[in-house]
Amino acid sequence: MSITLNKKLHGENVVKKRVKSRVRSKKDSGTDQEGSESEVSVKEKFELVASGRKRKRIYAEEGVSETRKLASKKRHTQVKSGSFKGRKNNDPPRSIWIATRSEDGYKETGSLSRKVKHAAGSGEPVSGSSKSKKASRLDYDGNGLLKKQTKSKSSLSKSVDEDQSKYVDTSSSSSAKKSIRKKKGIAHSNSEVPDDQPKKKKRVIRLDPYDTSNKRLDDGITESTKQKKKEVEEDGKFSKNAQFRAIQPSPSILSFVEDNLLGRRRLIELKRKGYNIELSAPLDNVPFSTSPERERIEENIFRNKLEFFAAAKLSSSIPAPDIPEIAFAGRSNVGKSSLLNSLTRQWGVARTSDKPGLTQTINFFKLGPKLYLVDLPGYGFAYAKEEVKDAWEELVMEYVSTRVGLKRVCLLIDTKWGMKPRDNELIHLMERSQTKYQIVLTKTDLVFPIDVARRAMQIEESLKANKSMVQPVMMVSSKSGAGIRSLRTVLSKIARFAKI
Ligand SMILES: Nc1nc2c(ncn2[C@@H]2O[C@H](COP(=O)(O)OP(=O)(O)OP(=O)(O)O)[C@@H](O)[C@H]2O)c(=O)[nH]1
Ligand SMILES: [Mg+2]
Repeated sequence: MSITLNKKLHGENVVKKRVKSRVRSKKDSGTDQEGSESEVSVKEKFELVASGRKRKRIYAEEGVSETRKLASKKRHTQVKSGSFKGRKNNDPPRSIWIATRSEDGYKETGSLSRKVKHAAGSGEPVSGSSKSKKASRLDYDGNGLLKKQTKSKSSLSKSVDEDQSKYVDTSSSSSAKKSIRKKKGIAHSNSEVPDDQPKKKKRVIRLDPYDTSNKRLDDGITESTKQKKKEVEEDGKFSKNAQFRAIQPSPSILSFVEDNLLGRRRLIELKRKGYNIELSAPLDNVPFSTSPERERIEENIFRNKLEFFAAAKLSSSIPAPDIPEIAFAGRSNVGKSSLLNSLTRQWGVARTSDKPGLTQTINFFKLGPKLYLVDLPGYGFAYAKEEVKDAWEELVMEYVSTRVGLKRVCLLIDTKWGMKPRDNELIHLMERSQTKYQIVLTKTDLVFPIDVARRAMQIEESLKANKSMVQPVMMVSSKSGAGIRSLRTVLSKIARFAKI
């Protein structure tokens, strides 16, 4: 076997060398070599064709050799007759690759394709070479040579591929394709259905039949809700929220809320109204002011510097009353100290914190020669011991009910939460002691404007019988500055006319 293979390889090499030498000699001499075709036997050609890459060269060679025979015959006759003058346009080209593009060459490739198919199909003749034949016939039109060449090549490759595929297993592949298509079709048809109608996952709640807690809980809930419903129906009562939402504020309160831009507002709204939102408490500034500095306060008394004067932990340590006082009372964290700063526009003089219970002493701040602003400790929830808190409350009660120079108590109420029992206790005390007090709703920027108005209306209605209470209910926000000017106006009147 090895000997025969070696012989074959040797034969191939010999053929290659001969072809190369023939091309070289043609280039060099340019003379005709008639009968050289006989040197390459038909068998060797087929072996070369079977070897793949050499196939094309052989077609060309084959085409050239046969056309060359005709051309050489012509030239012989021309030489003999003395009319030969060299190569003409119609003569076959000397180069192999150019020869494939010639019309004659195509004629031959068409015939050769059949031979190739013989070789590719392991010797079996193939009947499906009509395409290449048609292509070769079309070549005689003389148009689009290259196009047709590719056509013939593609037809060749197609036919070879077809043959190979035939020899592999045509029946099984086609059936397999069909089955795959069928499967795909089924899958596609299946996939379309859920696309249109997305599947809804059903939540299955499995109850443990032996677990009695679920049953008891469910029974309890249903019974309690039913009971509550019955109670509400019988009594005709509404929830606190529903009652609050049912409040209809008076037109004066509504207009006050709108004029002072009270309640939660969008910054864009404040901007449109001309307020500089870059400043702290922007609504306490003059609109459309180009000055980056805070505008001067209209009330003279509040232009004074706010100075810490005294802090009293016990009633004995409270300073003697010499000038009028305005005190700020309310629950812890309601915003007493913040309001002091906001009214005077002197941030940080009275210390503030988000933790309830920061102010634990009665703090006296002097605002000019004629007025004290008094920051009281808060009551209600605070981060302090119960005994300490009781001591504050007692001190506050004593101060509010007995202080001579106290001209007004601003009772601060958080707008969101409204009045609490401790607030009412202080109100009762002030009513008894005939101390003048005014309700000031704080942190209005945290609720809707309508709720600010509702809260004001609610408090006014509930306290309208109280004699010591000064109307109207004031509404402010130390953060946005809303309502601060109005409160300043009210308080400055007290300071102006108050005498001890
Ligand atoms: N959003 C908003 N927050 C405010 C306003 N006023 C005060 N606060 C905040 O509320 C918190 C408590 O403010 P304070 O002024 O310390 O309250 P306080 O009543 O003095 O509290 P105590 O001294 O503990 O009694 C702080 O974090 C303030 O920033 C307001 O008008 N709007
Ligand atoms: Mg405080």
